[in-house]
Amino acid sequence: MSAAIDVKGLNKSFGDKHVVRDVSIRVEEGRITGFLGPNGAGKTTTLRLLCGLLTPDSGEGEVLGMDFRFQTDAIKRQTGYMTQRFSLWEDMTIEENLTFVARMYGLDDRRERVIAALERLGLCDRRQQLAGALSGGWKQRLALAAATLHEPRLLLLDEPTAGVDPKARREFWDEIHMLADGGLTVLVSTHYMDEAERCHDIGYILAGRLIARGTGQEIIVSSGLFTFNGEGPDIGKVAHDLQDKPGVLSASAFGAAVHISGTDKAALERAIAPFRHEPYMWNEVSPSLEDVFIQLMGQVADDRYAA
Ligand SMILES: Nc1ncnc2c1ncn2[C@@H]1O[C@H](COP(=O)(O)OP(=O)(O)OP(=O)(O)O)[C@@H](O)[C@H]1O
Repeated sequence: MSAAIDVKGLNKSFGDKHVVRDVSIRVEEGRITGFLGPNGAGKTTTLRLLCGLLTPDSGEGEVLGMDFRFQTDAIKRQTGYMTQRFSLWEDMTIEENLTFVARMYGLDDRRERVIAALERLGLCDRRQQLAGALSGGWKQRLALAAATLHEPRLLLLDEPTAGVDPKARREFWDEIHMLADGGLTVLVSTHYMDEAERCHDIGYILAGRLIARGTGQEIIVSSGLFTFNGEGPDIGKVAHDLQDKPGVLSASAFGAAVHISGTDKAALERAIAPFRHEPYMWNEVSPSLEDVFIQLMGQVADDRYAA
């Protein structure tokens, strides 16, 4: 499989703020890669560097087989980009928005393309509605239609479903998978764990560094994390008591259960020992991606990742 993105040693500073630090990333064609990381970690900046919207301070490599530093116009023409905030025209109808975008890209067969996009995304019945009157989910669908109208080879999505309800998010992701099945490469930043799980692979960015990369399962395995699940009475209080125990990286209540994680299994067992009696029940379980990301986020205190 060939790489849609193969970039090494990417750096970017804004003033004295070093926002992207030595990021090297390879993404195969047709893959959906999720970018995760805390607010301000550098996800948006990395996306913008890769598609030529920002100029890197250093770094080399190719995006869509072109030099990502010097062939930015050609890369942009083959890239779709959806920003965090709805950036189309609220006082124009859905159809007018798409027609306008088609004109901006100088596309031929404009009418056919707009109709095809309306049909594909289930927007036909709403074509005369003003974009500003749409719900969050429909706005995102329209933004996706606009970002893919010129049939890009690379699609960059910056938190595309923030504030969108679960059903609309699911439909949005079904569409993303359809597009990837057709060969489109997708990079998507998100804070949602269910969306991370829907990506083919994931990159976790912390303080500008790409500190974990791989499929969800690979990231879980390489974390070296152990997790115990406990059930019993007053689980919220148990979670609270466990939080400060040595070796406990996270302890949270999930419904009637508590989830406790750390890299030192013996320390976890010592922490839960006072609760290892009837009616409590404890099992070792596989860590979730969320457990791993919380552990990774904790590394912000580590000097290696300090800004
Ligand atoms: N044009 C800019 N000028 C100065 N600082 C900037 C600029 N763009 C981003 N930053 C800073 O760079 C850092 C990384 O921002 P970025 O938007 O890439 O993070 P992010 O991981 O996408 O965050 P979020 O999840 O909140 O969207 C932040 O501290 C931000 O304030």
